[in-house]
Amino acid sequence: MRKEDLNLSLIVSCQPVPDGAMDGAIFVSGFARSALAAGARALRIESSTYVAAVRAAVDAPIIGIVKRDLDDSPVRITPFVVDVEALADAGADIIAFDATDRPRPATIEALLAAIKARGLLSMADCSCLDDARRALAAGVDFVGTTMSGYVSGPEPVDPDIALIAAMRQLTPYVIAEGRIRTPEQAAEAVCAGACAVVVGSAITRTEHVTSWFHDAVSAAFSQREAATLAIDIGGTKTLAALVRGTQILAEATILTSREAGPDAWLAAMAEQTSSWKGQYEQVGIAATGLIREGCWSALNPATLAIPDDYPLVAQASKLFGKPAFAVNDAQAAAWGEYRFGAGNNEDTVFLTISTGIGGGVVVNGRPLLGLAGHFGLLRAPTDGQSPLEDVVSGRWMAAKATASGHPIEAPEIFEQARRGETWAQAIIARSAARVALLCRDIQMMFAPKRIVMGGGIGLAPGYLEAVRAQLTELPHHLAPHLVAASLGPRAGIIGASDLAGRHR
Ligand SMILES: CC(=O)N[C@H](C=O)[C@@H](O)[C@H](O)[C@H](O)COP(=O)(O)O
Repeated sequence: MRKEDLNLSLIVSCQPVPDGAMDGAIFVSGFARSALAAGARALRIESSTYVAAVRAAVDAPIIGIVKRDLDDSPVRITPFVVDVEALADAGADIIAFDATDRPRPATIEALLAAIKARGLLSMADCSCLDDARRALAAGVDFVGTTMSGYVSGPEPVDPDIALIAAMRQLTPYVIAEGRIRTPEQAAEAVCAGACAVVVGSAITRTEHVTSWFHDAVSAAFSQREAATLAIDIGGTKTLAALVRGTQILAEATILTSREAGPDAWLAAMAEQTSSWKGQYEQVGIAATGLIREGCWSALNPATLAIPDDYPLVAQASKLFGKPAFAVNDAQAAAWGEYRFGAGNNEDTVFLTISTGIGGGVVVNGRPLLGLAGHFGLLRAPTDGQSPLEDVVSGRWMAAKATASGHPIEAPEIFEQARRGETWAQAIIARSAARVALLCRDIQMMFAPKRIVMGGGIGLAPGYLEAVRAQLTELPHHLAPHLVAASLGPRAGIIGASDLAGRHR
């Protein structure tokens, strides 16, 4: 074989991670055959055993090496003349050896003499231009950049393209090798003058390649899951939390000073959370009322008197110095339950039944925003005039109880019903019947996989069952699947935080 006749072009180094899962003749031969089938012209194989195994399977040129860890020399690649002999016996065409200027058991001249005596070609694995000069002077056929970056200091990340170009000034027989991980780098090596390019880890060290992807994916996840300042502005109190994923890292609650207005509410939050500054990358706001294109308006001024079209997102971004996203509180909770709670990442309609009624819809992996899901404002089936929440909610229950001579709040009504009070049971049953009708209509409109029920009334013992009981008559394919919310009062915070991360 004459070096002038060889067109090595792409050489694949098949050296599995020692003692790794792919360390075996069957894998090495498999990698070698796949590489040749896909266009590689030659192989670089470690150990006489693997050279023999691959020789039996392919005709392509093989560069053989033996790797050893010696106590008295840092030279690892083919340090002994007996290694040359074993590789030649196994069927190598080219024998590569460490050509660095370090203490070594056999001289470069001795190794070269043994290689030539067997009629084979030689490759000097160099760390620098001087190594190449000496090896060429001794009569080596090819010089490689193999050892660049591996004789001192930390291992570089990129291939040594400059060394390829410098070696090319000495000889046309330069083989680029070491840390060539992408097709672009391989092409760059050719442009720098290499007659052939060796690619190893990027093709045949599955463990290494997987760890590169793993590191990149992990870093992207940490970036994506950077903490969020989440704020849930309600009619009576505002909850703020530092959230990562579903994890609440810190939390603070302040009463919403109803008369103060949105500037003051935000300022109070900024003051309350000032010690968290620097710990979050974005702000997610869940708020009662209507939010459209970052602007906030009241739908029911009795809950919170928000001026029309208050620029909530713009103000929050300015105040907290981070990108902000805002969404209605029930829509935020719907998203939280969909992603991390009872919605199970399938089409979900969330209903919160408490002092009022709120809701949110998630279809095809997207939350419906703006006005969508404000089910409490649908017309009541009773008179077609009042909002539905006025004939269903905790407020309505308490008013009914008072009218029947029992001036108590909703939780107490549930307690009385449990004790067998028929008047209390009747109030709950009427509310539940109206919510059942709503669920039936929701099923017709969105056909969600689940309707997730939350809120103080929705989750009160027996209420969900009472709603379900009203739906048993429906044919199977029309019946909604009702489930209890699972994230509790923090669903809004968690949902707003996740949505803020997605809208950055
Ligand atoms: C320095 C040393 O011992 N290099 C060895 C030489 O055979 C191998 O470990 C490398 O995998 C080979 O050079 C190919 O390089 P890369 O796997 O970076 O494509």
